[in-house]
Amino acid sequence: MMNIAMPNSQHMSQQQNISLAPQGLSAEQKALEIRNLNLFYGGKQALFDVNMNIAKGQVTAFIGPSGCGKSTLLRCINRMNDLVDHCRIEGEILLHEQNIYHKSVDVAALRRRVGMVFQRPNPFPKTIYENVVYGLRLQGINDRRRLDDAVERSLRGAALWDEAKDRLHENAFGLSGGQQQRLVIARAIAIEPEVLLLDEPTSALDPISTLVIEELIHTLKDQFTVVIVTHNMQQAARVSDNTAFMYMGELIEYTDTNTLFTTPAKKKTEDYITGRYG
Ligand SMILES: Nc1ncnc2c1ncn2[C@@H]1O[C@H](COP(=O)(O)OP(=O)(O)OP(=O)(O)O)[C@@H](O)[C@H]1O
Repeated sequence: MMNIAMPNSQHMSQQQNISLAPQGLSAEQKALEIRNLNLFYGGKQALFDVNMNIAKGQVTAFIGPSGCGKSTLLRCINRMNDLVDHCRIEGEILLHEQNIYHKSVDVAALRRRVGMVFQRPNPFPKTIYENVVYGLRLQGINDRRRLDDAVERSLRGAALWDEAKDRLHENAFGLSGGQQQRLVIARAIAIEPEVLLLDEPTSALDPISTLVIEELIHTLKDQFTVVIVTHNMQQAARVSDNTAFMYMGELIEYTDTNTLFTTPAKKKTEDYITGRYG
């Protein structure tokens, strides 16, 4: 077997205390339920009958070979695929028991509840301060004190406060790539979403910045439900509580991270984690 770095012992014991597999969570333990989800890009089907529950206040990782549909599935959770021409979706995704694909859903409001961070840091050409308060200003919040509080809370939450507190009014492009990615996370958490989607958030970063973001992900789950797409199996093993392995648009295996990496039930999963393909 490939040597997969496992979470630390405290994290492991927390996992062993999870009495329910992700498939069997109670209503209170579930943040999201994906039901019979099929997705088509034009005539090409990219997701096949995906069913899964995503646990509240935990980190769930999507892994699998390139093109298996990880990012497509992640983008369904805040309806980013609505922006793709010829994309058609069947099935349901329930966020706290409400179908986000119901015609009455306000997509802008949904994206405030389900924030997203992309592969490449994408700060706006504004100051650090204005980046963090961007979403709050869009909501019409301009009270200085409230914004100041949100900036400190969000930058602390994104482990960037100490490095940024003396340069809040400088341009965000003066930050390093890793700092910019933490700034983007601060911008996402400033509006207090329920779910945070991270699409390969460290793939453009150096190893030290990657480690800082991985440590940050551990603390984010105290407040948010986190779903992460990663190419990196060691990263999934380090940061997540539950892991979903996908292959050619299908969800092959989904269980707690420790089990998936040590005793996978399916041969395809084992082949992938032992490096036989991918
Ligand atoms: N906008 C799009 N239009 C058409 N096909 C798409 C689009 N986006 C993705 N696809 C196709 O859907 C399939 C799944 O792609 P997706 O990007 O979700 O996979 P992935 O597992 O995230 O891959 P990677 O790890 O390489 O990012 C692929 O065959 C891809 O070519």
